[in-house]
Amino acid sequence: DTVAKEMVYFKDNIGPVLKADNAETMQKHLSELKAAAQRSLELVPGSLAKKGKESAEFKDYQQGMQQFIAVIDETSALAAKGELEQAKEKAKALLTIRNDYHKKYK
Ligand code: HEM
Repeated sequence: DTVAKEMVYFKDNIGPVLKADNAETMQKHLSELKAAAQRSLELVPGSLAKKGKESAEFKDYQQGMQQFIAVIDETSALAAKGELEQAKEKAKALLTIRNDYHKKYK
């Protein structure tokens, strides 16, 4: 398995999260996104293959992924309360995290 393969799940699920018109649909896509992020946590991106798992860069990549998972959980908690608009607002932070870490390691 590779980070690039997992990213397909990120790509397929972020849109449906951001435009969900009910909490159940949002939760379904959030949980697929979270599962992919959890698998990605232990995978080394191509750009860090030579640096390896003990490198500061890989630990920083993992920190980004943890931050991403934390925002998924916060989004999910809002959706569970039926606060769909706030949940969508929160989910926009996922794009900011993506942009930051793509700049560094993609
Ligand atoms: C909604 C969020 C995200 C989307 C839609 C997304 C999408 C993508 C896509 C389409 C690729 C190209 C895959 C390919 O080469 O075939 C990619 C690569 C990559 N993404 Fe993401 N991404 C997201 C979040 C993140 C986050 C949070 C991180 C890190 C903390 C990350 C790290 C990377 C890395 C390292 C690559 C290069 C993989 C490699 O070539 O080994 N992405 N992403």
